[in-house]
Amino acid sequence: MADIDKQALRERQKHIRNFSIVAHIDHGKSTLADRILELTDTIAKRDMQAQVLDDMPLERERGITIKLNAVELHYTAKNGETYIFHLIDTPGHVDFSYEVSRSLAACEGALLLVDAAQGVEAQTLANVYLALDDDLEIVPIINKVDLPSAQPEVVKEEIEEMIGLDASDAILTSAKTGLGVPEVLERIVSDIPAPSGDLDAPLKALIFDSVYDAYRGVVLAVRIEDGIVQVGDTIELMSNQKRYEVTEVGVMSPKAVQKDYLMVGDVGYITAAIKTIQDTRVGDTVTLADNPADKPLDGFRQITPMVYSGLFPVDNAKFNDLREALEKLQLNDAALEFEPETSQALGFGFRVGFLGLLHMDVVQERLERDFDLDLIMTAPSVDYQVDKTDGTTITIDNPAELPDSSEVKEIREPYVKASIMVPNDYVGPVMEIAQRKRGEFVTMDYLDKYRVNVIYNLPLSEIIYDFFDQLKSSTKGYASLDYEVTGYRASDLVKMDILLNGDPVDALSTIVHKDFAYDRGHNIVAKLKETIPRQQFEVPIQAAIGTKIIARSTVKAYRKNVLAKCYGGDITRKRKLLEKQKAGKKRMKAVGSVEVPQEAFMSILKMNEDDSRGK
Ligand SMILES: Nc1nc2c(ncn2[C@@H]2O[C@H](COP(=O)(O)OP(=O)(O)OP(=O)(O)O)[C@@H](O)[C@H]2O)c(=O)[nH]1
Repeated sequence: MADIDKQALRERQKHIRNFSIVAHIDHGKSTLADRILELTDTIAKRDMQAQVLDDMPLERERGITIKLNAVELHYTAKNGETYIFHLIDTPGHVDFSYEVSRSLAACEGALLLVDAAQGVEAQTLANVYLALDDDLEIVPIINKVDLPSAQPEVVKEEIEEMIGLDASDAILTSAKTGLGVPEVLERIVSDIPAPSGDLDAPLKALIFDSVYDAYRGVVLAVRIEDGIVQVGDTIELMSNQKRYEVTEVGVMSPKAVQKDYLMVGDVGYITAAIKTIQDTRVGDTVTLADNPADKPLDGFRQITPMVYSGLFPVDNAKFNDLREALEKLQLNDAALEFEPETSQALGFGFRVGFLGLLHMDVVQERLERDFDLDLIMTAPSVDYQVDKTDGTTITIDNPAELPDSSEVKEIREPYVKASIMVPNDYVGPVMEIAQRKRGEFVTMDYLDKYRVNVIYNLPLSEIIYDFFDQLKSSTKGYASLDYEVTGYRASDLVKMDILLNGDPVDALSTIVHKDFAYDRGHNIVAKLKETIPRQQFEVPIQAAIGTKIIARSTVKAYRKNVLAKCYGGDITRKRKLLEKQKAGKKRMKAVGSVEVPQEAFMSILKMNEDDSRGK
């Protein structure tokens, strides 16, 4: 380190600003980021393809950012000095709230961007609360002031009332025309503090993201909290003590630019021939093997799957393709877990663990779109601990595996501590939903005049169904939800089987609370009746607990043969009809003698409020 001028580095540290943009979808985050990149000459106008920060096509479509990204920009301020900005992007959904919290932990400030016509919306609040928790300096910006429907003054009041933030000096911008953006840059310099870490302390770097690269291995996105790291150093990941030699360090600007070192306050990347992303957990601390930090950074949480679902190829011959596709996705997704599963009804497939329902949707969509697989996915489940009468305890994440009730002594399900933050007008509806979902009220804190944090203990299985949707719809979208598994509790749970044509279909089994079994049984049977098309014969649908049938319905047989109409007639029409039928069957799976469409396996998720209410 002798050749490094420490005084110059300390001077440099004072000129670093690390921030992210907190905004609701569509309020203009990517457009503003683009303007900032343009104004700082990070990217020439003519090179601007689409927006740079979201580089996955799926993200554009879903309107969320799944993988994190950080760019370094250089800005010469009006005071004549040049500053180093690191703009860190954050994903925007409850499944990824831990990743968001780690990205925000890498920043000293956040730009709060609110659409001048739409005002403050739910997801904005969730992330603003995370930012406030991390003590970030927040710079309010009201965007899209060029719109005729813009009401910046009203939005200012909203920011003050709903977030409790002084918005009198909010910057008015149009990311579209560029109006106000120069002021944003100046305010980043003046309002957001420089990073405060210690250059001379042992290395402490926060991993806030990681991606797999076929040539370089895992690329760690890091924020250096203390010290310095250079090529050739041996780093240690503090959660698992794994050691690696650093092969490259650098920053994204927006393409990767190699550097000699990363120092305190820097946000950049490290590569060290790390083979699996599973070793590099977000929130972990990187230190130096020969001069380690005495303790890791706060806030590390080992993230594990919470929701499990069976994934089966419609065409059984595609099993190996599905395995390869999952392996590829896993390279870049530390939270994805899977193992082979066999279902009597659906054949060979995989039991896959996800962070939550959105994560599940994203994985399913990638498999279908990027890997061209047709899949049947079973209803999501949590994992259960089962004490058997023979004294053993097993963990199951698949309802079909629950032993016969005569062998079961106790079933425990995961419980979460859920924090629901809402403007105080909505506390009533929130409590009503939580209560209905077997919630146990813990406490309620007024965060300030306008915001309440309501805390409930809730069974995770109730959350993964439609809790979030219900919460959103009954609070006009303003509620934010964060949850953490706190442990397992014994509950009065039973397995509900579904029989089609008299045969139980393992992939449709669910575990339900006894009080809800009857209603859910009726509901699922009704939903199945709607989704299963008529066949050549009558199909009875039954819901059963053990040998007891609790609900039943019947899909009637076809009245007419589709082809009957074209009897002796036009052969092209006949072929067209057959082709149409074939396409419709694409996502059907023959279960015994019954053709079952994909939606049927998700019927349990389609409960409406009243159906899931215990009577
Ligand atoms: N009129 C007007 N439109 C804007 C402005 N800023 C962004 N937009 C438009 O608003 C839409 C959403 O902008 P984005 O920048 O993609 O929003 P985002 O917040 O990044 O959205 P996601 O990437 O989907 O999260 C786009 O059609 C933009 O062109 C603005 O200042 N004025």
